[in-house]
Amino acid sequence: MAVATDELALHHITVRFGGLTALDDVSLRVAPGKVVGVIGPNGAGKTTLFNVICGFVPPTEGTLTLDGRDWRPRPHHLSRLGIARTLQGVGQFAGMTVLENVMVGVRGRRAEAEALAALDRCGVAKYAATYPGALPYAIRKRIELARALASKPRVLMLDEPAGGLDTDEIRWLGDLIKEIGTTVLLVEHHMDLVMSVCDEILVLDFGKPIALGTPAEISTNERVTEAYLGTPA
Ligand SMILES: Nc1ncnc2c1ncn2[C@@H]1O[C@H](COP(=O)(O)OP(=O)(O)OP(=O)(O)O)[C@@H](O)[C@H]1O
Repeated sequence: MAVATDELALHHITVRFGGLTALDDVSLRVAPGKVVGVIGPNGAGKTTLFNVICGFVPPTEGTLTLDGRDWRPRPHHLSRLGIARTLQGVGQFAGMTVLENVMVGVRGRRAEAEALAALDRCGVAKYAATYPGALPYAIRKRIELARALASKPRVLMLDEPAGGLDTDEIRWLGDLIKEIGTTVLLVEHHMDLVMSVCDEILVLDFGKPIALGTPAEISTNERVTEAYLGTPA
């Protein structure tokens, strides 16, 4: 029987910043189409893990593979490889319209149509001709998501997409993530969202992987409870 290849995998990744170990022997295999969450207390290494995958931070030790082949990520190759990332904030160019902002990540003659379709999918097409600066934060978060979706990525990396959103917006976001059908890596503090959308969750604590499993397994894991509450479960 053929063994499915992991789309993206980290193998024993360690990152040190001087004397600080931000990631300590982290391995993760992400299968195509799965939604994989990365959680952990502040400073656990979640953003560093994203930065390793994006090529912003080179691992001190360990390797990555893409479709089973050795892979050395470079930020300027991500788009060509079909990997898109949203930012924690809303990071849009103030001097460009919403549509122009979303078109930044899309190439080809159909760029405008793809950008409009992504805005529509995120429920914000009516703001296409608006400048983003004056728009409410939740709308700008949706535009940021549309920007990432417009390039039709095969791997979508979401960095705290629920930050600053209210309950209704988070519910909308959860439905969207479940419908996307693409591989998703999700760094998020909002536990209800993580538990409701993820197939698998990696838990980091001070850079160490302390648990990896389904939401049901993670929610009953004593080491996870201890890391979050600071006391034995
Ligand atoms: N470029 C850097 N230089 C030095 N230390 C860094 C650098 N980037 C991150 N760190 C440190 O590495 C550790 C992990 O940081 P990281 O931002 O990855 O954590 P995080 O889990 O994303 O935290 P948060 O939930 O607060 O965003 C922290 O102690 C942080 O201060």
